[in-house]
Amino acid sequence: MKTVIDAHNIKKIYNPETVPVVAVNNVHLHLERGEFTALVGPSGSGKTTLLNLIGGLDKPDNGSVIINGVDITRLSANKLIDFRLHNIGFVFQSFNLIPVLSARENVELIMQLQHVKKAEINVRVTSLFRQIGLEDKMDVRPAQLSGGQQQRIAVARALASRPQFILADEPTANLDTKSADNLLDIMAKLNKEENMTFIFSTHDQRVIERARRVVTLVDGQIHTDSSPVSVHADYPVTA
Ligand SMILES: Nc1ncnc2c1ncn2[C@@H]1O[C@H](COP(=O)(O)OP(=O)(O)OP(=O)(O)O)[C@@H](O)[C@H]1O
Repeated sequence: MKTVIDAHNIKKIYNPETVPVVAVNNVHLHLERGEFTALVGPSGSGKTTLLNLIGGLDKPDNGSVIINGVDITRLSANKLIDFRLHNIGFVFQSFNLIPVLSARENVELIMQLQHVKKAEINVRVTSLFRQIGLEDKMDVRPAQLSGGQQQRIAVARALASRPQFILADEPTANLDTKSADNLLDIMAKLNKEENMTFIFSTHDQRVIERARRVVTLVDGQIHTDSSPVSVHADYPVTA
């Protein structure tokens, strides 16, 4: 097995000078390639903060985050931007597509930033839209798409960069049940068929049930790290 994420003893304190909030408290988290892991816990338990630290969107006050063998906490701001571009795919609760670009252009943009050749971009875009089942929506702008369709485009965009892993913060929070199921089907298929590694935060019990590993945070610390069955038994997940 190949280690993709190795977060070691990470800590994040907001407002250290005024009213300190310890959002993530000495967390160790290790993910192998091909994992399909849900991060759960009550509101304010530190899920978004932990994902932001793992994704290099924020820096820990202590500890290291090693992605594919690189300690990203030691990279300069510019190197970190470049590292994220090539190694980490992001999916956010609010989709974050660029409204003035078509669905296709949203997916192409990241490959253009990576200087992928035009012919290769075309091949990848066609394949990605087939994978998310939206070949007929390539030239449509985000506003003309449903939330579920927008989130599938966001998954295609995350995949387009050929990342080490995809990090999704509450990807189904703004989706109806059917769209959430559909998104999970696509993520699970990518995980199974392409061994793509996913870590996603969620409050949604049905999403939790589809994870193969569930990590529960309470007060910024890992409370349980187990299969969904034992988590159901000792931790009632609430929205
Ligand atoms: N920018 C910030 N400045 C100060 N405190 C913050 C900031 N962001 C988060 N916090 C605090 O850090 C703690 C963890 O927040 P975080 O958003 O990581 O939790 P969460 O588990 O993702 O919550 P939710 O499920 O509601 O999204 C909370 O106490 C929160 O109030």
